[in-house]
Amino acid sequence: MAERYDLVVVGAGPGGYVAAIRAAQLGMKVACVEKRSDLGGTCLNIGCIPSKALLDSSELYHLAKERFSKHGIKVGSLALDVPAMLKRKDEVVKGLTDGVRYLFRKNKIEPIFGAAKLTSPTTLQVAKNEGGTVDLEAGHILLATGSEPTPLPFLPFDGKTVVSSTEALCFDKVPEHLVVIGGGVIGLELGSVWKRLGAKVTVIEFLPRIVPTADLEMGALLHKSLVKQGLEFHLETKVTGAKVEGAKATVTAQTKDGKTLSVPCDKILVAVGRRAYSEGLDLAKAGVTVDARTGKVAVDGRFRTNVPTISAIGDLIDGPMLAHKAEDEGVAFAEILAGKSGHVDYNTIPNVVYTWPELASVGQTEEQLKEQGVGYRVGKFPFLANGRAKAMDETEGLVKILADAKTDRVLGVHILGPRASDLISEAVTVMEFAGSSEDIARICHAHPTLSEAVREAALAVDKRAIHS
Ligand SMILES: Cc1cc2nc3c(=O)[nH]c(=O)nc-3n(C[C@H](O)[C@H](O)[C@H](O)COP(=O)(O)OP(=O)(O)OC[C@H]3O[C@@H](n4cnc5c(N)ncnc54)[C@H](O)[C@@H]3O)c2cc1C
Ligand SMILES: NC(=O)c1ccc[n+]([C@@H]2O[C@H](COP(=O)([O-])OP(=O)(O)OC[C@H]3O[C@@H](n4cnc5c(N)ncnc54)[C@H](O)[C@@H]3O)[C@@H](O)[C@H]2O)c1
Repeated sequence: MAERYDLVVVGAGPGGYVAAIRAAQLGMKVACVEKRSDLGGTCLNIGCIPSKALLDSSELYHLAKERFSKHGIKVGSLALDVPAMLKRKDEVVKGLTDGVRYLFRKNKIEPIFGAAKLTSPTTLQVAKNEGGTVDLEAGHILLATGSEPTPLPFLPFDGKTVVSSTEALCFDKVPEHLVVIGGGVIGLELGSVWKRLGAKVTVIEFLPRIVPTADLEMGALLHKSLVKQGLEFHLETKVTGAKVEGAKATVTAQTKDGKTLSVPCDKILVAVGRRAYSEGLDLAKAGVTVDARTGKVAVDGRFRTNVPTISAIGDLIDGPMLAHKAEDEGVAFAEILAGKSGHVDYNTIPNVVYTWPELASVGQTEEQLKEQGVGYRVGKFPFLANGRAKAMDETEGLVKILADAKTDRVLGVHILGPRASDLISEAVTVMEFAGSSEDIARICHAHPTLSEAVREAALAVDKRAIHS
């Protein structure tokens, strides 16, 4: 007989595991099926966490090599131990994935390790990793199976020379020349890691700009900074093919003026986006409709698919493919299922590119406001004029605030600078409370902190910044 649960979650990424925990907190009997051997999904195992561990390690190496001397610190001869760096990254990942196991135990959630497929709108079969199958029956099923890297049709991943982010998090030595196809967030973050560790890095981007969805001015500033750091860019350039011979490869591409570019390298990171993942779920068996082009599962405002007993969240559905978006959807879904009023405010989901300087943003870009014909005022403040940034020797970048011309309501905030990822939270909070730039300007900010640059940018909206 099939074991019966109030909720069966498929996928233990930040969407699935958070939904499972919230549902258990609300009194439901919950199982979570995961086909990896660890919990935490893409984010904890091969995404957010290992990439940030390597970004932090490589930044420390870069600081020791290039910047410590300015602070009066001499380090003698500096050496890089890539295996030790990878081991630390793996330990960080293990600590966090084990942490999710602990949270499951604490909340009495049953983890089931294996691949799930739907057998009806309320039943599933799991092919267990340890062998054999188990049948499950659920009052409700939540699909949180995430996404996978998109390959280029003419350049399939081989896992060695032509790789996705998963393998680029594990190179056992620094590549001589890493070609990155795609100047989006993965390309820039992992390109930065290997550049800082000594690789030559060439980014080939199809569009005329990197990070295409970012505020144009801020994206251009990040581009300039990365060029200064030694990354090479070919924009408006279309990769047409690659020849792989053993551990060497040559990427060919066509520039916008029709010239052929030929780039010899030893690794090719294809980072041209991710696509929703529902392979093997047998969605058709339960009657769940999928968008044939995007692979995404369509849901209503309450995360329900076209089948009332089946819901979906995270990378598998529409919206930004971000861990915190998936988590918030997980909580909202569980609360709605429990009869509460769960809600996600899609206008205030922050977005961060963890390069150095970091690029963080929330809300509208200047280009979006222009396109919508919304009147706005801009306030900017450079980190060069911020005391703490000077003390840190981290003066690159600026804070840019866009406020409604009539009401002063904050419509968008974009920060390029040190720890922009942490600074953006203040902007998210103010926007969540429908606050104005004057609200930010009136809040007392500790001195000396980087956050004072946010206040000064808010003052600058009204042309009354104090320190610039
Ligand atoms: C290199 C990289 C860096 C990233 N960095 C960030 C970052 O810094 N910040 C950020 O917000 N986002 C980041 N992301 C994106 C983030 O990882 C995703 O948005 C997030 O993981 C989506 O969560 P999810 O729960 O929807 O799916 P996932 O995390 O993808 O989890 C889905 C899980 O479902 C499992 N699964 C799939 N099918 C089945 C099945 N049939 N049966 C059982 N289990 C199944 C999979 O094994 C997987 O573990 C990064 C992504 C990558 C690749
Ligand atoms: N810090 C973070 O939050 C973080 C980090 C990593 C990944 N992610 C998530 O993972 C997703 C996937 O990341 P990604 O970097 O692969 O995608 P992306 O959408 O961020 O960037 C892809 C880039 O590739 C370019 N491109 C597309 N086709 C191309 C081609 N044929 N040739 C050259 N360039 C091409 C696009 O114009 C774009 O600039 C992101 O959308 C994001 O949601 C988030």
